[in-house]
Amino acid sequence: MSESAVQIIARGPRFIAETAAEALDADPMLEGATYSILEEDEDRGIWRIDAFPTTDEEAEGVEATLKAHDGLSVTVEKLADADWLAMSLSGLPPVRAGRFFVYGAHDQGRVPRNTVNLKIDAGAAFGTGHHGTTVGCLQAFDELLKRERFERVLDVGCGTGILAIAAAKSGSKVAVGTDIDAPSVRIANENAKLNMADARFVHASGLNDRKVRGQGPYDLVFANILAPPLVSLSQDIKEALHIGGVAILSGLLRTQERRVTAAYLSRGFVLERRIHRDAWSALVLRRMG
Ligand SMILES: C[S@@+](CC[C@H](N)C(=O)[O-])C[C@H]1O[C@@H](n2cnc3c(N)ncnc32)[C@H](O)[C@@H]1O
Repeated sequence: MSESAVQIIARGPRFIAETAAEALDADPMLEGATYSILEEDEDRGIWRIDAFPTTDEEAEGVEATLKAHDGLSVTVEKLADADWLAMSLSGLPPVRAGRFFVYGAHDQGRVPRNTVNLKIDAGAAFGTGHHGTTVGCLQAFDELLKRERFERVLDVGCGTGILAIAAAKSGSKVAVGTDIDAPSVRIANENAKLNMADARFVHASGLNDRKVRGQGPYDLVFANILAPPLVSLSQDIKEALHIGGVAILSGLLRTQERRVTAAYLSRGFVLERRIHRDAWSALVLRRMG
C-alpha cells in the first residue's frame, strides 16, 4: 500500500479525457484502479478525471497513462490520512434523483417531505449518490417505479447499500445486496439500520452465494460495477432474474455500452433505456426469454 494516499487529477477537453479513461480501462495492470470522469466546466468544455490509486504501482501507472495524453493537465495531490475519502466528500450537497433524495448528516435539517429520503454519509464505501453511475441507477429505478412494482430486488456491488436501501424504502419486500468488499457490506448493513430499511447485505463474490440465490429469483437486479464484470456476470444476472425481470446496469462508460449491451442481448434481454450522466451510462435491460 502507499505510504500516503494520493488523488490524481487530470483536466482537458472531453475527447482527450475520454480517450485517457479508455486507456486506463484497457491497461490490465490498472484493472483495480478507481476513477471518475465528469464535465467540470460546461462553458469552457473542460472534463476532469479524478483517480484514487491504492498502491504506489497503481499511482505510477495512472499518472503515466494520463500524462501520455497531450492536452490533459495532470496533477498529483497528497491526501492527509486514511480518512481522506470521508474528508473529501464531507459537506457534499444532497442529491435528488427522481423521487430519491440522498443526503448526509450535515443536511439533516434540509430533508423534503415528499421524497424517499436516503441518509448516506461519505466513508470508506462507494455510493454517496454523487457519482453519475449511482444517480443513473436511481433515475432509471424511479422511472420504472412509475408503472411497475418490484417485490424482490438484488443489488450486486452494493457499496454503501444505497440502491438496495432505495428499493426497501420504496416498497420492495425483499432487498438483498452483495459485495466482494467486506467493509462495504458492514457499512451497508449499518446504513440499512440508520435508514430503518429492511435490506440485508451479504459478503460474497458474485451471485452464486446460497444467501443471495436463496432469495431469488428477483424482479430487479442492480449491478453498478465495472464493464468487464458486467459482461462476465451476464449469465448469472440472467439466471437471478424472473423472465420479464429487469437489470439496471451501470459502472460503464458510454464508450463501453456496445460491449456490455451485446453480452445481454445475446442472452435474450432487450434494451429498454439508456441514461447518460457525464461520461457514464446506465442501461435498463429486460429479460425476455
Ligand atoms: C461503483 S461501486 C457501486 C456502489 C453502489 N451500488 C452505488 O451504486 O453507488 C461498485 C461496488 O461493486 C463492488 N464489486 C466489484 N466487482 C464486484 C463483483 N464481481 N461482485 C460483487 N461486488 C463487486 C465493489 O467492491 C464496489 O463496492
